[in-house]
Amino acid sequence: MASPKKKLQGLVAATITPMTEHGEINFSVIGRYVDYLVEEQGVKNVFVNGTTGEGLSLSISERCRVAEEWVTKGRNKLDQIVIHVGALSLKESQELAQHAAEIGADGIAVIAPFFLKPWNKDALINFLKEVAAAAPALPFYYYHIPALTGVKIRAEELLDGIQDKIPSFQGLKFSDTDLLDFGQCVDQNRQRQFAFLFGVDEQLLSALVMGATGAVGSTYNYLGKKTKQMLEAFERKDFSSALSHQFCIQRFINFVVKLGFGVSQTKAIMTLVSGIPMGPPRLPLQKASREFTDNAEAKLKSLDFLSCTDLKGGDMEACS
Ligand SMILES: CC(=O)N[C@@H]([C@@H](O)[C@H](O)[C@H](O)CO)[C@@H](O)CC(=O)C(=O)O
Repeated sequence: MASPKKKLQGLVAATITPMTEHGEINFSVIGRYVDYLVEEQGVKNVFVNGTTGEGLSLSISERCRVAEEWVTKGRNKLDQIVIHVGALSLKESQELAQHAAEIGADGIAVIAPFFLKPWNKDALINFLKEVAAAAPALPFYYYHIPALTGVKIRAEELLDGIQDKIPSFQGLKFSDTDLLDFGQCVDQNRQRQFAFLFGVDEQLLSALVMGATGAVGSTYNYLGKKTKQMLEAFERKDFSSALSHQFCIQRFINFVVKLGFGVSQTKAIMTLVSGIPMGPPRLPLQKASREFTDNAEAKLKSLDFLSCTDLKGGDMEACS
């Protein structure tokens, strides 16, 4: 059975894949990106080639090279590097899983295949099992994101008896707003040492109450420090402060969601906040508009998420 050096917990940044203006991967900034996450955001775990990383829009060889770069640049700096190896083809998924093991990644995660879909639990488990078996020594995480995959098999149902089929199973990355399903995953697996990683950043506090052991998300790239304050307040049972932090984060996410928020916009915000060029997304996604970036910048400044010298006190929103 796979045994991680330590349970994956706390914040995990769903990494962006930096690209040049010509749509090629910009490997040259990944080292800087690692340092930024660790030093400026206090985030030491990453989830590579997932939704935010446009993993499914990359070729297999690009996915391998991105994974290698994160493992190389993250060595002795990051705690855990989990590689998303989900694909529509079982063979490709297995190839990516084997590659992740060969380069020394700390874990692999897999989404449900979403074109020819598994229609029941057994079909999905059979697929996941075959992928996990290609890297049996690596901790395995199921990445539940039904809004994007269209595979609506409840995570609670999937987890029932999963370790009998997949001995390396270590946890769940739950990117859905169904807190009944999430809560039951935790409640029914209390005896097991699974990691329960929540993936809806704007609702993380509710998931912590339900027993989340950590979180994977796009906003931890640039709001990691702020979100850690919420985790710390929750840890010391200062629920009023934890709620203030969550509301503050929600104000930003609510604002950008209304403007239209996704991977392209995440790239634009991260470029703005970190100063590291993340570039445009790959087609079919479209680059975020200048108008979006200007509005997001003003909001970040007003919430004091971005250092600024040009805002007067009256323009700032109270956000403790
Ligand atoms: C649909 C989506 O992209 N969800 C994000 C969230 O972090 C999301 O951006 C955030 O909660 C804002 O809505 C993550 O769950 C995705 C993720 O972890 C990944 O990139 O693999």
